[in-house]
Amino acid sequence: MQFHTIEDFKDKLQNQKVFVRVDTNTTLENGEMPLTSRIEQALQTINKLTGYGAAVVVGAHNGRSGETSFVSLGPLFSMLQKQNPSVPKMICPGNTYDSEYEGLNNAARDTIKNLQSGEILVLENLRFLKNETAKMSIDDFAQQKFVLDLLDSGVSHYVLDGFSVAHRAHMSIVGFSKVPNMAGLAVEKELKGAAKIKELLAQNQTGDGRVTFIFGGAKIQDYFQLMESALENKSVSKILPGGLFSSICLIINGYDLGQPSRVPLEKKDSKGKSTLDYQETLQKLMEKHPDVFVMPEDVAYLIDGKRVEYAIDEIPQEAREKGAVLDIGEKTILKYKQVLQESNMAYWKGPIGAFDINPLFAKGSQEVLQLLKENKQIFSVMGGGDTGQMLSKFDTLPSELSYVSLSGGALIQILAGNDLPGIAALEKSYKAS
Ligand SMILES: Nc1ncnc2c1ncn2[C@@H]1O[C@H](COP(=O)(O)OP(=O)(O)OP(=O)(O)O)[C@@H](O)[C@H]1O
Ligand SMILES: O=C(O)[C@H](O)COP(=O)(O)O
Repeated sequence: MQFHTIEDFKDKLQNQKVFVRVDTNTTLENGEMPLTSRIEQALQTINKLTGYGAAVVVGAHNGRSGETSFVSLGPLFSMLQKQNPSVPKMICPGNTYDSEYEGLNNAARDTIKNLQSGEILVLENLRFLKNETAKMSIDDFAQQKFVLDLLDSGVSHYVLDGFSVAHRAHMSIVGFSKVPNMAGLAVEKELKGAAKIKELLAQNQTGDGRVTFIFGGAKIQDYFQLMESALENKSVSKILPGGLFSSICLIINGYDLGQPSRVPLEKKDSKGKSTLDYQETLQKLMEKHPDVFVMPEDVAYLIDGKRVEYAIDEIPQEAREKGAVLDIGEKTILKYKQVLQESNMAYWKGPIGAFDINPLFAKGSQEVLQLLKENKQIFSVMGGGDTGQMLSKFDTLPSELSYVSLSGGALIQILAGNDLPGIAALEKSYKAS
């Protein structure tokens, strides 16, 4: 994998205008944008660029059209500004786009033209643009008004910093083929982390290691590509289900958890698919690899504001009707911990229980996290956009684990052996230089 880094261009960036695509995408907390590790990471790359004398235009997105997180980036700008009081001038001219949302408006164009070394302009949410997420070839993206407007305003270099969005072939990720592309600090760091994880997955294939995946949270669709490839090439030994993934595994094994537990499984995502839609695919994988999937033995229900645990074959009808499964139970926690003690690597994505709905359901995640913090023989990896917030809720520093990735889907895809469009664009630019 060969691409340019910012260091390669450090002597050429003085007074140059650089467009940097960061990924600060986050779930809002009570309607507000929290200060996240992704924002702190993006700031490091921005500071490096201004440190080399560049004028920096920052592009980011938040949410997807139709979601509550699909908001203006004014709050991001305020946070960057607050975190970076030494910046001589940081500008956020409100909406930076034209009335058709195809390119920049006059104010934004003029601001970029006049942007001086060390100054920073933060663009509005890139996904407000009509063609940011359109299905288009790389060459067509390079002709879009937004890209041309930036180049006409003097942007001479492009930096991809948002590794966590590099799996999307979007305009701001792959559309800047006309100028030199560089990897930002987040891309460099995450690729190193991914390479270490891949090394450990390869050791599992040869029987020299023992890799465990812990898959929790609500977005189970993210797991399939990696599960399929890792099960096929034997790079995973055990899969510990948590979150909605554990509920669907139990349903596949014939357990009736009750209607309230099925409600989140029936909820459709932005592609119109629910967790239950993956039942058949998952069932096939579980039947083919029964020794890999470790089944929960007990579950924790939320009933009348309390945490009540039941063995999976002893769930009373009343609990099924009145409550919902929000965590794994004590026996399962012990079982999972035993599996982890025998592992040399654990890759964990998504909380095991719904700790954010009710702190009583933090137990599964908290105990697994504690073990990973204590047992330094296990190379412990956590990934996901909201992982940073989960860790801070559990008073854990990223340094207490072996590697904390800021990426969810992008890391999964790279571990599944897929090329990421954003990284491919960096490589193409390197070859062309
Ligand atoms: N047993 C459960 N039942 C219902 N919801 C659950 C359960 N366990 C976890 N959750 C919910 O899963 C959500 C987090 O899942 P998600 O897939 O978004 O995780 P993530 O790793 O933060 O993902 P990403 O970083 O890709 O956004 C939380 O809102 C939590 O309440
Ligand atoms: O948060 C993320 O995982 C990235 O920003 C990608 O977001 P997306 O899944 O909405 O494309």
